[in-house]
Amino acid sequence: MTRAEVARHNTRDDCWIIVSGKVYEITAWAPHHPGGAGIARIYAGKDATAEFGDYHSAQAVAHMAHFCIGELVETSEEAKPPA
Ligand code: HEM
Repeated sequence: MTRAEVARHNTRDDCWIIVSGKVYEITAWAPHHPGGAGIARIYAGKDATAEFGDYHSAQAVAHMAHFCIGELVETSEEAKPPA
């Protein structure tokens, strides 16, 4: 999946996030997030790698594996600055 594809899942009812090159579908679980339900609103469709790394335990990382739906593919098209 590409960043553009993930970016389409950017609502509370359809929420994907990217952390460290992997894509997570957290729609159903986001309201139960110990760090707050707000993550769905703030990070839906986005890359939260930097923020995620600041807070989480090994246990949180293990839990997260349940939500992984695929790997991010970086395309050269998206790496280019917008025309
Ligand atoms: C699938 C993704 C995520 C999972 C499975 C997850 C899981 C967890 C868990 C289990 C905790 C409790 C503390 C711990 O065990 O480390 C936690 C805390 C926290 N999470 Fe997440 N998290 C996810 C994504 C995010 C994202 C994207 C952010 C964005 C900033 C975030 C921000 C926080 C914060 C701020 C806390 C600390 C809350 C506190 O100490 O009161 N989390 N998360």
